Amino acid sequence: MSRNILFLSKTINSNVRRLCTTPTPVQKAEKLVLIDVNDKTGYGTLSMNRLPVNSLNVELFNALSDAYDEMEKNKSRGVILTSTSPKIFSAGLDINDLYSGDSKSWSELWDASQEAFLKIYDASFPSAAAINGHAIGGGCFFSMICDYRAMVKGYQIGLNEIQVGIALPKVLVMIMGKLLPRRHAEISLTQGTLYSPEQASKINLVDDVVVDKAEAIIKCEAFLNKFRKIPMDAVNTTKRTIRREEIDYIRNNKQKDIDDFVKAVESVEAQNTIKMYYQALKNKK
Ligand SMILES: CC/C=C\C/C=C\C/C=C\CC/C=C/CC(=O)SCCNC(=O)CCNC(=O)[C@H](O)C(C)(C)COP(=O)(O)OP(=O)(O)OC[C@H]1O[C@@H](n2cnc3c(N)ncnc32)[C@H](O)[C@@H]1OP(=O)(O)O
Repeated sequence: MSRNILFLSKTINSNVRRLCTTPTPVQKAEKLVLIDVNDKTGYGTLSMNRLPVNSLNVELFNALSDAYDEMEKNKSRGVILTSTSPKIFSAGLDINDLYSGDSKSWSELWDASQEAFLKIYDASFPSAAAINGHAIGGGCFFSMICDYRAMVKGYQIGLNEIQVGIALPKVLVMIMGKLLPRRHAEISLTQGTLYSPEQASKINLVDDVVVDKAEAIIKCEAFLNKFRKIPMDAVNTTKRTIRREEIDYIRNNKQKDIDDFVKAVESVEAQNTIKMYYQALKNKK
């Protein structure tokens, strides 16, 4: 049994239930991303709010895109990306969607993820991730595309897609390859390693390890403050030069990237692994 599945070592029985039920009106009314703008600093705190684990689906991706649009419109000076959950930043792509979808729904999922990716990665203001809990798969990736990461001790972070049977999408490989030293990127991507914050800080996956969410927010604010005396046009031009390869890849190959993702998810091997992974998650408790 893989390390990640061992990591999922309690039992859960309600994923099947989840597939068969519709959300209650209360869940429907909840905003998927809460926005709180600090009038003094001008920073917006965006809290993912798709409980229990902030698994990423079309609606959450769209809510993130909308929140970034709002920040752009209001000429935000910076964003702190975090979560309302007490112990999970984001558990990555919604496994229910990977398990029960079809090529149309997977295309829509990836399309929405590309939009959210571009909004964050190409924003005209810096983003700092206050990683207040586990950040796995897509959750880790969304913290990686911020400009800074502070992570609370006691949780795990990593791109474990390979464990779920999905070949790593190109942009994830490109960005991990740039963030981590080459050897660590290779091992991490091909083995789907999950790291403690202390391990992650040694390989550049997180910048600071903190004791709680409050300290993570303080660190994020301190990072954003560093840009206050630098003209943002100069920062953005420089940042876009650094990030151009990934941004251009998605902008110029949007449909191919969607097709690659759908192909990777719909393969018999991936579907079998997703099914096994899903069952392991379900049988945890
Ligand atoms: C251009 C590209 C741009 C952008 C791309 C962006 C994003 C995409 C990134 C990558 C794409 C490539 C493919 C990615 C695949 C994935 O991301 S697969 C998901 C990977 N994630 C995981 O493996 C995490 C699995 N979950 C866990 O390990 C644990 O649940 C966790 C440690 C998070 C929390 O543990 P614990 O606190 O004990 O809670 P439970 O395990 O009991 O979970 C609570 C309920 O939540 C359900 N759940 C957990 N994870 C997911 C999930 N990912 N999707 C859906 N549901 C999930 C779990 O079943 C429990 O449900 P229940 O209460 O029983 O109903």
